[in-house]
Amino acid sequence: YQEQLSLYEERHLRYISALGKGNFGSVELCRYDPLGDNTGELIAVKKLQPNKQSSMADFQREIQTTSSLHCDYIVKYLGICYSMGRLNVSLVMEYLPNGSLISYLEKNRENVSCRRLLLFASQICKGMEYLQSMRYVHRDLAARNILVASESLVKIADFGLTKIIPFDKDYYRVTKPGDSPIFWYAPESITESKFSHKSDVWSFGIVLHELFSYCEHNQNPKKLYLQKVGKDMQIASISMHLVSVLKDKWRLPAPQHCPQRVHSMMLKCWAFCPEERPSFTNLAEMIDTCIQDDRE
Ligand SMILES: CC(C)(Nc1nc(-c2c[nH]c3ncc(Cl)cc23)ncc1F)C(=O)NCC(F)(F)F
Repeated sequence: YQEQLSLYEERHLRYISALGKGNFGSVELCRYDPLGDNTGELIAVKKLQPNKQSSMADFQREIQTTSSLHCDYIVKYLGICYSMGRLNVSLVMEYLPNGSLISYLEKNRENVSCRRLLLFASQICKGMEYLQSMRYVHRDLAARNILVASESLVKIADFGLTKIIPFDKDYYRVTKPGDSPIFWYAPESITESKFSHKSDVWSFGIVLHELFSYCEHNQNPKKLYLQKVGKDMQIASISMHLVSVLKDKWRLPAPQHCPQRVHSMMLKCWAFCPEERPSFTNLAEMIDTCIQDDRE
């Protein structure tokens, strides 16, 4: 059904600051202030940044995707804002003041317990379970694309690379792999540009590693992989070398102080063969069991 697109009038938008650059655009913090008295709500406004990779069609698809998602663990779509007549359109989303998971964990490391990390992992898992139920593959699941709503709630965001699995297949093949975050990619995504719910599960395993490393920059996946495969190569051979070490069963080491049962969950997500990886439903159960055990 066509989502009721709530319209934000550009003349009531007050620019406050730049939040960052996403896959296809830049996102700004604005206040929507129709009364003009600074009592309006803070919102995140994503504008299309036309470049070689992105196009209006991609952005329209991102708007369509984001507006179709209704889940507590996914950043809320609020509406759209036309500017320049109706030439330009912006995507309006809720603004989460605690920012991305990376900055939050770096800042609040000492008072985020293992149980809290497991709660965040469980919420991301449930958000991905919902996404799967809508036949979407995220394709860019990473801590940088998780937002912190509160000290006990995180949400998945940035659906710029999200694709719908065709009805007659269980994977999506990408034609033009842009600047791919290969260190979050499953092997089949690197070698065959194939993306599925199971490749999202691989990326979820990387997110688990980021969570239990508290997104520490010198423990980040890219750094750890580059140490293993060496840095003195052009990108093409790095990805082939990465796939070969993965084929030889090498995996990211457990982060410091990471419970064994969490590392074993990561290893399950990193099964070379997609079919052997757990589903997000299985993972949510495993994580909730870990949370229960932690209570005993
Ligand atoms: C490109 C952008 C802007 N980057 C950032 N957003 C926010 C940020 C902070 N609060 C936010 N509330 C809503 C939104 Cl869409 C973004 C933010 N904070 C820091 C960022 F680098 C973003 O979209 N990142 C993906 C996300 F973090 F959202 F998953």
